[in-house]
Amino acid sequence: MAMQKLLVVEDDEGLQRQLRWSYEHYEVIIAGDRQAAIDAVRAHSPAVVTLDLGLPPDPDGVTEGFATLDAILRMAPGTKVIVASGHGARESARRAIAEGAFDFYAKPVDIDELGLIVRRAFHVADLEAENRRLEETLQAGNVLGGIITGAPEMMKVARMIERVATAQVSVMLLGASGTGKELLAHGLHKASLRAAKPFIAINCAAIPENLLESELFGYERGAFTGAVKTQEGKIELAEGGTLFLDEVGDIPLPLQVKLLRFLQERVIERIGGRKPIPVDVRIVCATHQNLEAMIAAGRFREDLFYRLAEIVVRIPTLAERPGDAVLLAHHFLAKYSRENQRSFKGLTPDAVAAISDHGWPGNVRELENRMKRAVIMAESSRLTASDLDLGKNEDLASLSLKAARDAADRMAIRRVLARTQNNLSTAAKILGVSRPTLYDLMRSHNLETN
Ligand SMILES: Nc1ncnc2c1ncn2[C@@H]1O[C@H](COP(=O)(O)OP(=O)(O)OP(=O)(O)O)[C@@H](O)[C@H]1O
Repeated sequence: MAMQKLLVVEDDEGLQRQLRWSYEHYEVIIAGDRQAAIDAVRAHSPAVVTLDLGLPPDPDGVTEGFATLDAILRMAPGTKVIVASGHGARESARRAIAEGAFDFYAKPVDIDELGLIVRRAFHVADLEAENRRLEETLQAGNVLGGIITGAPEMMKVARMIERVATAQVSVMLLGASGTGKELLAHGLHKASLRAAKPFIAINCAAIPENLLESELFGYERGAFTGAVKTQEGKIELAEGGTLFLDEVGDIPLPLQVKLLRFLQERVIERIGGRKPIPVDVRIVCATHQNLEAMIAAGRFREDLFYRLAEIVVRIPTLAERPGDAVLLAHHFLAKYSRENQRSFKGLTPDAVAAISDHGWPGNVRELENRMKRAVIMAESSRLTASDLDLGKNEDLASLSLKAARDAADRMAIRRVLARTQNNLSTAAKILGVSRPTLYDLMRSHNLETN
C-alpha cells in the first residue's frame, strides 16, 4: 500500500531535517514558503499538513502563515492543517482553528507530541474518506429500487431478478429469514410489466392452516359460520399483478393440491362458490426450507415444486455479503434518524468493527431492528457498539484474528514496559518499533504510564 503523504511547511532547515526523519510511516514532503506549499498541495494532495505560521518574507509574523492556511483550505478543504503556534501565541492558534485549521502545537516542537497529533489527523482524514466512499456506494448500491448492497454476490442476485422480471416464468427465492426475500419479490414486481397492478404478499407460515385456504381463495357469503359477506382471496386481489407466497413450504398438502390446480387452469373457486373465476396473476414464492428434502419425505408435492420453481434464485445471508452489514447500518441510521427526528454524526469505529464482526443470524432484519432501537435509545452523538448491544462479551467478535492480535500486542507491551521500568526508548528497541509508534500503541491499548 502507498504511504500516506504528510506536507511539512517549515522554513527552518534544521527543523525540516529533524521532521523529515521523525515520520517513518508517512511520505514526508517539505515546503519552505507559501508558494512551495501551494505547489506541493496541488501536486501531492496530502491529507495532513503541518504549518509553521512564521514563513518568509514575514518569518517573525503570522501573515504568510495565515495566507498559506487560507490558500490550502481553499484548494483542498478536506486537508487537515496543523499549525505551529510559536512562543506562547495562543491568540494565533485560536484564530487558526477558527479559520479551519485542524489543530495546533506549541513551539519548540516536541516530536512525540506532534507525532500523536499528526496520527490523529490522518485517522480523522481516513474516517472522512471512508464515509465519503460509503455515501458514494450507497448511491451506487441502490439497486432494484430499494435494495441496498455493495456486495457482488447480491448484485448478481439483483441483476438476475431484473432479467427474469419481464419473462413469463415462475420464480422461487431461496434464503434464510430476514435476507430480503420480500423486498426482492417486490423489486421483481416493480421491474415487470405488471408494475402498475397490485403486489400482494402473504406469509403462509404466519396464518393458521385452517384459515390459509380462505385467505388465498376467498369465500362466498354463508360458506361457513361467520362468513357474513363474500370475501375475495389474495389470489383474486392480485389480479393482473404479482402474488408473493412467502414460506411456501408451510402450505399443507391438501392446499398444495388446490394451488397446483389453480396454476394449471388459471381459475379459482371461492370456498362455498360454484363458479370458476379466471385470474391472471404471476406467482413469486420464497422459502427458507429445503424443499427437495420435503419432497423426498412426502411433505411437498414435486409437481407443484416444478410449477413454482422454473427459476430458482438463492439469496446469500448477510454474513455472505462482505461490507453490506456496515453499508446497511449507515442506511438504517439515516432512515431511522430521519423518522425519529434525531441526528447522529455516524457510527464510532468500535461500532463499525462490531457490526462487521457480528455473525447476523437474523440477517438484515436483525440489523434493522438493532439500528432502530439504538437510534431511539442512544445518548451520544455517534452510535457505539454497546448502543447496538454488540458489546465486548460478543463471542464471535472476540474470536476474530484482530482481537487475538490486539490481546497479544497488549500483553507484549505490558511485559516489556514492566521489564524496562517504563523506559520508553529501551522498551521500543526491545519491541522492535520506533518510540512514536510505541507511544501510539500504548495510547490505543490504554497503557499510558502517567
Ligand atoms: N438489501 C436490503 N436493503 C435495504 N433493506 C433491506 C435489504 N434487505 C432487507 N431489507 C429490509 O430488511 C427487512 C427484512 O427483509 P424482508 O422482509 O424482505 O426479508 P425476508 O427474507 O422476506 O424475511 P422472512 O423470510 O423472515 O419474511 C425489511 O424491512 C427489508 O426492507
